[in-house]
Formats: sequence, C-alpha cells, structure tokens
Amino acid sequence: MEFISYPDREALAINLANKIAGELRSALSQAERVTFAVPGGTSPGPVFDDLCSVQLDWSRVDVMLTDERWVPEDSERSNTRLLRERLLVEKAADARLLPMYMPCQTPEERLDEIAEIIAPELPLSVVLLGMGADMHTASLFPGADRLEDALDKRAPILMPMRAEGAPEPRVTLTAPVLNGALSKHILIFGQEKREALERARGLSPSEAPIKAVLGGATVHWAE
Ligand SMILES: O=C(O)[C@H](O)[C@@H](O)[C@H](O)[C@H](O)COP(=O)(O)O
Repeated sequence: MEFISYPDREALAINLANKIAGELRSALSQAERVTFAVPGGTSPGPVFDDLCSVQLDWSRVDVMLTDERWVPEDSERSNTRLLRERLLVEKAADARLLPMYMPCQTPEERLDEIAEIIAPELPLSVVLLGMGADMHTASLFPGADRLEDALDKRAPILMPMRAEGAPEPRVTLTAPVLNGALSKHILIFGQEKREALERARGLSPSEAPIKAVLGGATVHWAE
C-alpha cells in the first residue's frame, strides 16, 4: 500500500480528482466503456465536486457505488442521492449510473437483478473507497452478519449486509470485486482514522475489513 499525506483536505480533493481523471482517461484509451466505483458517506463529497467538472469522455463511463444503504433515494442517507447531487452533475452528468438500490423492503428481494446489471461491467477500472473509524470499508463492517462470506475469494459480486454499526440494511460489493479493480484508492480524513488504519495493518480482515483491500491500494489522507 502507498500512503500519501496532503497539507489539507482541499489539496487532497484536487489531487485525487486529477489522479482519478487521469486513470479514467487512460482506461478509456484502452476500452470502449469503463467502470468507476465510489463510496457514499461524507468524505468523498469534495472529491466529487472537483471531479464532476474535469474534461473526459464521461459518456463512456459507468459510475456505481461500492455499497448502498437500503433506503429510498429521497432519504438523506441515500448514497445514490449523494452521487446524483455531487458527482453526476456538470460534465459528469453524461456518465451512466448503474443501480445499487431498487425500491423494495429488503435488499434480498432485488439483489440478483442488480448483480446482473453489474456483472458485465467488471472488472472495475477505478475504485475509490472510504473507511470508518471502526475499520469498515464499503459495507464490510467488523461483526457484520455476512462478513466472512463477503471476504471469501469465491464471494458473489454483491451481498446484503447487516451490522450493529449500520442503522439500516446494506448492499455491498464483496472483497474480490473490490480487489479486482485495476486501480484502488482509499480516502480518509482525520487523526482518528489514520490511527485506525495503522491498527488495521496489524489485524486480520475479519477484525479490520479495510485490511482486505489494502494490498496495492493508494491511501490518501489529510487532517
Ligand atoms: O455508505 C457508506 O457509509 C460508505 O460507503 C462507507 O463505507 C463509508 O465510506 C465509510 O463509512 C466512511 O464514511 P464517512 O466518509 O462518512 O466517514
């Protein structure tokens, strides 16, 4: 893993957005369509704000979430809503959004439909991940009900996930799909998460799920 520390969050956002844009352009020079997976939560907003206005052929980019909270799109907790408001605007409005949520009570009801749409888009060209102070990434939470299955190298593309640290059911890409990405970035802010990341390096993926995706990743950090 490579660790890059930035002087502040603004510098991180600009540099990371440029780096990702460069990787997407280079992937677009090799393939007709490319897939870019991003996290929800609070950290990626500033990166989305910079990335949405960069010049690249967004009409050939499929954008998707690494994981989603199972809530309707008009909920403040919807990651899909965050993408529509902060990433899929300006130039990036031309990108195609792959679904990670379909309206129904539980993820199990429509998971197969979502997985069928995602399957032909793999491997991911670029993945951006966040991390919680409890060392979860995507919706791979320590102690989650299906964590071991989602960490397994034979895991399906998508899994439903329920965990104490998550107020609603989730759906998440599994570890082998995240690790199959051609390029992997992890975005973390603040001292608490930096210390959590250090701790995770000495733990197993079951204890610290972020550990499962650290190999070959670039971690971008600012206070
Ligand atoms: O839907 C989500 O919550 C995420 O995809 C999740 O894995 C997120 O990246 C971390 O929880 C960090 O969240 P913050 O950036 O809000 O701290």
